[in-house]
Formats: sequence, C-alpha cells, structure tokens
Amino acid sequence: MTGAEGIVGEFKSLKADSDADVLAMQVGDFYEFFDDDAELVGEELDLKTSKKSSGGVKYPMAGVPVSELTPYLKALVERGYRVAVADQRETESGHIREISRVVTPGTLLDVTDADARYVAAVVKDGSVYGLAFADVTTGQFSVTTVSGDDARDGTLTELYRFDPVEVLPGPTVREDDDLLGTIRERTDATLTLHEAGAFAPGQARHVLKEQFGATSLESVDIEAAATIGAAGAIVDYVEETGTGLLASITRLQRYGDAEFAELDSTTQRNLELTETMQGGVEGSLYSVLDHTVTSPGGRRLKSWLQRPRQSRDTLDKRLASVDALTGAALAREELREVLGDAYDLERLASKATSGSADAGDLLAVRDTLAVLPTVEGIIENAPRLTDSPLKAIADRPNRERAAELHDALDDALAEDPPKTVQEGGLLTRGYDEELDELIERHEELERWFDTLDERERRQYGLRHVSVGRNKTDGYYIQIGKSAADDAPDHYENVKTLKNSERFRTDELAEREREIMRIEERRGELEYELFCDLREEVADCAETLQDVGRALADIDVLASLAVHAVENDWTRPTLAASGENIEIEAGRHPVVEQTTDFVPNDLVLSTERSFLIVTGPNMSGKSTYMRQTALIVLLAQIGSFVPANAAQVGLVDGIYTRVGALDELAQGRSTFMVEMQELSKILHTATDDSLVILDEVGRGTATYDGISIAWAATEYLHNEVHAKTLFATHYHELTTLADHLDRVANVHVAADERDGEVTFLRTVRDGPTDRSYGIHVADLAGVPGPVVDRSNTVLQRLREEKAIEAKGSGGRSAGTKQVVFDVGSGQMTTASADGGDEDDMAGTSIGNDPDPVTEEFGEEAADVLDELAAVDIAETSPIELMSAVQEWRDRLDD
Ligand SMILES: Nc1ncnc2c1ncn2[C@@H]1O[C@H](COP(=O)(O)OP(=O)(O)OP(=O)(O)O)[C@@H](O)[C@H]1O
Repeated sequence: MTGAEGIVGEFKSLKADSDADVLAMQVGDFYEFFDDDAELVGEELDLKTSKKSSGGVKYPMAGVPVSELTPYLKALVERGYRVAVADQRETESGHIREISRVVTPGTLLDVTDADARYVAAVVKDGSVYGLAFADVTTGQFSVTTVSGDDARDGTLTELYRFDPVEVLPGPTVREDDDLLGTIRERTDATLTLHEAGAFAPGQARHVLKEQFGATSLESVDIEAAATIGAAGAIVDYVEETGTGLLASITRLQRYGDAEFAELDSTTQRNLELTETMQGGVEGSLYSVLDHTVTSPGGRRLKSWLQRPRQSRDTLDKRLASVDALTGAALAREELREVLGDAYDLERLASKATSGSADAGDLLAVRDTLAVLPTVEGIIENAPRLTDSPLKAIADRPNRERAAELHDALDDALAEDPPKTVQEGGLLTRGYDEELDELIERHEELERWFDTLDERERRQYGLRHVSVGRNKTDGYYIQIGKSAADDAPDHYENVKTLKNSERFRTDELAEREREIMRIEERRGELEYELFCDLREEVADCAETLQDVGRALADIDVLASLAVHAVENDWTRPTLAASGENIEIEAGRHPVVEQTTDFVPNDLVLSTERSFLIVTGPNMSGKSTYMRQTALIVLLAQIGSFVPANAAQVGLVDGIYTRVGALDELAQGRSTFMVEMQELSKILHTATDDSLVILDEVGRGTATYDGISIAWAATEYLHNEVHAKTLFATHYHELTTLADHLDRVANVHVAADERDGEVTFLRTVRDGPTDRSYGIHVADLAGVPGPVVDRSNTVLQRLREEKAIEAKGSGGRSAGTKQVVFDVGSGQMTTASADGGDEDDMAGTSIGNDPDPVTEEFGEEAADVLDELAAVDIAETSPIELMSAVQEWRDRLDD
C-alpha cells in the first residue's frame, strides 16, 4: 500500500482496533495524525494541518517529528485524551506498524509537577466499596475497603483525598448514575471504562499474584472481593496500556480505618489544609507549613496533613525526631542542604522500569543515592539525631544495594551525556573494553581527518585547502577556486561551489567508511550497554523507592522542625483516646503568620466536653475553634503545635460543619448541605471524636435554626459524647450549660465603651452577656432607623416562644426537665423522677398546673401539656412550627 489513501486506510484500521481517542502513527521520521484526529490535534495543540489528496479524497493531516512526540503526547493527555502510539518497525519484507502503547492521564510518566498522579479504581459490591490507587510515576500503590452505613461518603472522601487524574469505575459503579455523577463532580479525573472482566475477583486475584507474588498478596490479606477487583483492574489496565510502567509498582499497601483519624473531604476543605476555601494553595495550612526542599518531601507533607494518624507509637516517633531536629540546628541545616541535591527517586525508578530514563536520569539516580550516606553521616555526627528515631529512618533502605548501584552508575556514566541515548557519548572510558577500543580508533581516525589538510598542503603544495564533513557529501577536501586547478589527478571532483571545488580521494573514502562503521557500532554498543545499565537500575526499583521515601520523610521532619523553631511552636504531649485536650495559649497556625495573635487556652475534658462558644460577629469564634482542630490535627501528624503547652488526647476523627461556600454551584441549597453535613456528623462521630460546629442552623428561619441547634447539642451531648465546640449567635443556647452536665459556655470577649466595641480576642468562661448583632450592624453603617427597628423587632420576638431542654438522655433518675422561656430569658425546671423518656414527656411543666388553669383556663393548660410532650429530637422543625402556630391560634381564641 502506498500513497496517502493506503496510509490513511492503515491509520483508520489501527485506530478502529484501539479504544484510544487519538492515534499517532509513525511514518518514517514523523508521527502523523490523519482525518478527524488531525483536525483535533490541529485545534487542541495549534498544530499546522495540511491536506493530502488521493483518489479524489482529501484527508487532513498533521505531523510531528519522531523526536518531538513526547511534549505533544503530554499536552493531549493532560487535556484528557487517551492517545495510542503506533510505531513503525522494519522487517525483512518491509515495514509494519503496530500500536505499542496507549498513554492516558493516569499512565503519563513524563510529568513535571510535584503532585502525585493517581489512577484509581472503584468497585462496588453491595454496600462494600473497594478502592485502589496507583501512582505510576512513583510506584505507590494503595488499596482500601470502605464499608458500613457511610461507605458511599467514605468512598468519595478517599477519592477527594487522592484526587486521581483518571478513574476506572467497576461495572456496578457504572450503573450507578448518581455515584458516577458525584465522582465526576468531586474530581477532575477522566473516567475510563476498562474491560469489565478485569474487575472480576477471580481474574483480578490472578493478575495480582502475577504482579506481587502469591505470598505477598496473602500477607497483605485483602478479603473484600471489591478491593481485589479494584486492585486487579488497575494492574491489568496499566499493563494493557503497554507503557512498561507495571514494573515500578513493587508493593501493595493496604490501609484501613484504624490507622488514620477520620478527616472527611468537607473537613479537609473547611480547615483549609491543602487549599483555601477559595481554591488557592496560598493561605492553606500546607503553604504555611511547607519548608521541604524536595518535591517528594512536599508530596509527603501534603499526604500527612490529609491523613492524620491515630497510632501513638508512630506519632511519638515522629515527634521525637522533630524534637531532636529542633535542638540540632546546625545538623538540621546541613541535612536540608544535602537533601536539596536529591532528585525525585521514586519517579526516576518508574522511568527506569518503563525504559524511558535517559542518561541524565541515571545520573540523577546516582547523585540522589549519594545523598543517603551523607545524610547518615550527618545523623551519626549529631548525638541528638543519632539517639532519635531519625536514625532508623535513614537505616531503613537496603543501603548496601543502594551503594552498589551508586558505584555501578558512577563507573559507567559520562559526566555530561547527551539528551538522546542513541548517539554515543553516554559512558565513560574504562567501562567496557570493546567500547574503549572503538573510542580509541574513532579518535585516531578523527585525528587523521583533522590533520589531512595540513598533509595535503605539504605533499602537493596546495593552497586554500580545508577538510570538512556534512550530511550529504560526507568528508571532502575543499580547495578555493583560484587554486583548484592545482588539485592532483587522483582528486575526484564531487561538487562545484561558487568560490570553491570539493574533492574526494579513495583513501578518504575508505577512512570515511571506517569512521562511519565505528560510529554506528559505537552508538549501538553504547545503547546496548546503557540499556543494560538502565535494566540494572530498574531491578533496584524497590530499593530506590525506599531510599526516596526515607529521604522524603527526613525532609518533612526537618521541615516541621524548621517551622517549629521559627514560630516558637511546642511539642504536644499525646495522651490516649478519650483523655483531655488541654491547650495553653494556643494560636491559629495560619492567622498567626499575618496577625498579632492573641493566644487562648482550651480545656475539653470528660467533665467539660462540649463548649458553646458565643461572642459578637468577627470576634474570633471561628478562629478559636479552627485553631483547636488544627492543633489536634498537627499533633496527629507528628508536628509541634502553635501553643505554649498542649496535651492532646488522640481523636479518632475530626468533623466540622462550617459555612459552605461552593455548594450552590453544585445545585444543592446551602441549608440542605448544612443539614447533610450535620447528619453525617451525628451519625459517624464517636466519643473519641472532635466536632466543630460553626453556627449550625443559621441557614433557615431563626426558630427552626434554634430548634435544630438545640436538639443537635442534646444529641451530641447525650448520645454521641464527642468533644465538641459549637459557635453560635443563638445565645439562647447558652442556658443549656446549666442543665446538660458536660456543656460549658465560653465567649470571645469584646469591650464596649462609649458605643465603641473593641475586640479583645480573649476567650473567657461563661456566656456573652448580650448579643452584639444589631450593634455590629450599627457599626457597619446600617441606617439608624433600621437599627432602631431591629431592636424593637428583637424585643417582640423574645416575647413569643418557649423551648424545652431534655436532660442527659432522660435516662437517669432525677434528671431535670428544663424549659427555656425565650421571652423572659428564664429557665424553669421540673423533676422527672426515675421516669423514662415517655414518662418524662408526660410530665407537665412547673410543679403545679392548677394555677395555669385558674389564671388562663383549660385550653392554656392543655397547650402547655402538649408542649411538654413534644420530643424535640424527634420532631421536624416544620412540624414544630405548625404546632406552635396551632397553639397560638388556640390561645388567641
Ligand atoms: N485570637 C486572635 N488574635 C488575633 N486576631 C484574631 C484572633 N481571632 C480572630 N482574629 C481575627 O479576627 C477575624 C475574625 O475572626 P473569626 O472569623 O474567627 O470571627 P467570628 O467570631 O467567627 O465571626 P462571625 O461570627 O462573623 O463568623 C479573623 O479574620 C482574624 O484575623
């Protein structure tokens, strides 16, 4: 087949056999795109397209030189396309073209950004979800199983955390439009429908055994079929792309709930861990905390922040290392300087295993391997560091193997190798005997050519003579026009130029043949030797990953130490779950960077586990609550914390409910989101969790809001027992402290003098004595009549309703039945001796209903009875509203 149509036909049939969006087909020295693909590439990459016409049909066509394909591939894949590459191979009967690989977002190796690039698989098996995440650029491969009531949410949280670039949904996930839609919404990932059979547990198990070996698969002990399916599908997929990346995936890591403290995607966003609510990195906790000097270090710090730990042992080790590093300033700075020379070893290992590493990459491997012993030396020379767990981190990798590989690379590689690997110049003298001979002979021949003009001049008395070489003419002797007639007879004229003539001789031709033969052989041999060397590096992938991870850990720990020293942070004391959280002079790690921060104390204990935080707008309630969450989180990644002293009873999860900024864009009402988040917290938090609620109930009518906030407080206090901070402007809620054992009030103080409010930023015990809402409106310049009218309306509203508070679950004998009268601001209580909830509900308010009947009549007494019988926790706000409306109507009659 020749001509455009033949090639286009071949292109189309190869394309039809692949499931790629775009095909790049090699035709000689170019990769060509034809037809629709040419148009797409032309448009997306601004590549010039031309028309090839054949047999009356015109085909759009675009091409890039073979050596320049990579950046185009990368650009296409980053725009979400799957690109198949068909290479041309010479055979005895001509050339054939075959698809050699399919590059996809999750299998793109040539990346420059520091972030991890995960391809994820999600499999659903009834209510159990299996998840697998592979970063082919570093060989990281993690799997987990999510089950239980909130499995779906948990799955989405994991996806949010890993933020994959490509997701392979399993067959049942594909049928779940809702889930698929949410995955699309939550990640920017390309969804790829990989062959359904690959997700089947039997086939998946087989593939995993092939990849990791039967024993290591057993030791990882994955039980859920869904998880096996997800892990197997990824391995199968990566293999199918043909990119040779599979070899970099050397270890299967399973992680489970118990290891990490729960930190759902909402909380990660609310606490602005790795990006701010507005979406930028600047201003996030990560941006403030990051002093790492390598990109793997930065990646590691980010993942620590997203995955706080629960294991005291792990955390104590990290803290001890940070502690040692804070006290060894000189060694710490030396370490950071040396680490600065380290490259991204995990990524380099992947490049080696996929066969795409060039000589520069192998030099980077060598140089990074050299960092390890230097790091060890620094640790050994600093007694504080030697005695810390840092030593064990540096000792973790197989150092002997790493040293051997380093030496092998050092012996082999030339110091300044070319970018391409097929032109020679990659390896040093003394590495290979044959190569040395070739190089020597080559240099001899070069010398012969270099001195040829001089010899010819001398021998034949020639003038204006020089020797040159170019691609078309090869070597030649050039004589200026004026002297060209003097050329000896055996000179064969090969070209006439304007001012000169070019000649060749038999001897020159013979030497030229030899030098070309040598050059070809040298290129081949160097390439072979280089490939062997690259193989050797690939065989050490696991060691390289270990070294890379150890260096990244040390980088993060040193970074945490730097931040602690520069910001006067302190080492927290970790205590068992359930123990107190006590913070002395705590600060907000991000706000303190830009503000003259007023530190505050906090105690959350078993006796005082629920704090209602009140205070005017802008006084610092949110900041106080967030700093508490962040201090706990920092302690649970093994970092020092912004406080004078801190004891952290480890938590099993941090849950937050604060304002939702971006949900409206996703078509859900703000209030709906608020309630969904609250619901999730009430369902999942435990007595070992930390819960932060910021103005829950604000998104709806005031009394609906108060009712919900009231009931949620009771539920968290009575049922969940989580350590909770709840900021509210409903200062009616502050009375709960008098009646729920573990609830206490704190407020952020403000000073009001001569109509001027000064924010003191100091947190004090007790509730605020008054609401400043209208006052703040006044300060903000709201017109006087509106402010005055607001005050009148507020008074009127206060005369309207009464709310009932339940005691500690109503279970224990002698609990109090509490009624808060919003109008008077008074609480009345009634004993519910030994009764269960129903008995209690039946108890009427006040000690004696008769005076009510006497003064207001029977209807009023009935209404009060009904009011007392309402179970707030079980009644929807709407029902409550209509009941109140009905009571009012009855009392008005
Ligand atoms: N302890 C502190 N020291 C210094 N500045 C603080 C402190 N706490 C808060 N601030 C500053 O006050 C500003 C307002 O704080 P924050 O948002 O926490 O108030 P808030 O009481 O939650 O307000 P609102 O009720 O309106 O949501 C913050 O942006 C911060 O700059």
